[in-house]
Amino acid sequence: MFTDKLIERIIEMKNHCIVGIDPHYNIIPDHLKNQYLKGEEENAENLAELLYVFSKEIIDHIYDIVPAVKPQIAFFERYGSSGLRAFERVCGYAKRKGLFIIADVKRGDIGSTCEAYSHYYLGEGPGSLACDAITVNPYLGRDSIDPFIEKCINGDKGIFILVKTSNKSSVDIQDLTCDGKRIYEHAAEMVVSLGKGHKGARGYNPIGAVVGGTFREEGEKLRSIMKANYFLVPGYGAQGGSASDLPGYFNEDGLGSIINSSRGIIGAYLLYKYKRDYDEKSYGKAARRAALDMRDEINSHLEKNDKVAW
Ligand SMILES: O=c1ccn([C@@H]2O[C@H](COP(=O)(O)O)[C@@H](O)[C@H]2O)c(=O)[nH]1
Repeated sequence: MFTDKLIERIIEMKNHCIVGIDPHYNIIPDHLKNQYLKGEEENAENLAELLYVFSKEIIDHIYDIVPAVKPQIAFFERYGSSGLRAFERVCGYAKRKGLFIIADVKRGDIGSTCEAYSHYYLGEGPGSLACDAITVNPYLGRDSIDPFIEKCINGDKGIFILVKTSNKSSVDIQDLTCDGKRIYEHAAEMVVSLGKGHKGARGYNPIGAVVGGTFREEGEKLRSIMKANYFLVPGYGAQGGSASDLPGYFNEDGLGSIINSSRGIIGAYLLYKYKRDYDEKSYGKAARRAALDMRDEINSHLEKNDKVAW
C-alpha cells in the first residue's frame, strides 16, 4: 500500500520532507542557460533539455536524503510538448533513483474523463507515467475521484486531495460556511469517507489531503478530523510556513504529514542564508544543504512536542 511504503521510507531516512521540482526560469543558473540555450531563449527543445538537466542535478543531490519529490507539471507544461517530455524524463529519472513521485497535477473532471487521467498518471500500462501519487481537485465531487481511488486500492497508488490550500486566497471559497461548517471541513469529511475501510499496517489509508502549512490553526483542526489520512503540506519556506507551525499537523505517532518545499530547496543557492557558501555552479550542493536544514528543523520541533516516529 502506497502510504505504508512511504512511511517506511520516511522512517528509514528520518525525514518528513519532500523536495518540489518546480524549475522556475529565474531559478535556473545562468551558466546552464548559456550552455543549453546558446542565446536562443525561445527554442523549446533546448529549454526542455535545460529543465531536465537542472532537475536531474537537484535529484542527484537529494535522492538519498528525502523520501519523495513533487514535480510540478506547470513549469514543464509551460514549454509545450517538449516541456512535457522533460517532465516525463524527470519523473523517470527520479523513480530510477528510488524516489517516490508525487506529481503535482491537481486533476479533476467528470468521472469518465478522470479515468483517462488516472490511466496516464497512476496506471502501469504502456504510455503511463506510473507516478506513485498525484494531487487531485475535489470540486467536481465524489464520482470524479473514484477512478483515482480505484488505482489506490488495486494499484498501490496514492492521492492527495486539495482540502485547504496554502495560498492567501484559499479563504475566498474554501473558508465559506455551508451547513455550519467551512467548505474545507466538508472536503475533509469527504476525504475521511473515501479512505474508510482501506487502512494500511501503519493505520493510514492511501487517500491523503493537501493542507497548506501557512494556516496553522486550520491545519491543526484538520488533523483532528482526518486522523487516518496523510497530509501533503506545501507552503514551507518561500510562502512563509515554518517548522514551529507544523507539529500540530502530525499525529501522536509522529507521522501523518510530508512537508514540501520547492523554491526554498532548488533555489537555495540564491538565498542569503546559503549565498556565502555556494555559487550558482554548486546549486545542487546548496539544495542538499537546504534540504538537510529543513529536515533538522522539522525534526527538532517534532521532538520538542514528543512526536517522534523512530
Ligand atoms: O496548496 C497548495 C497546493 C500546491 N502547492 C504547490 O506546492 C509548491 C510550493 O512551492 P514553493 O516554492 O515551496 O512555495 C508549488 O508547486 C505549488 O504549486 C502550493 O504551494 N499550495
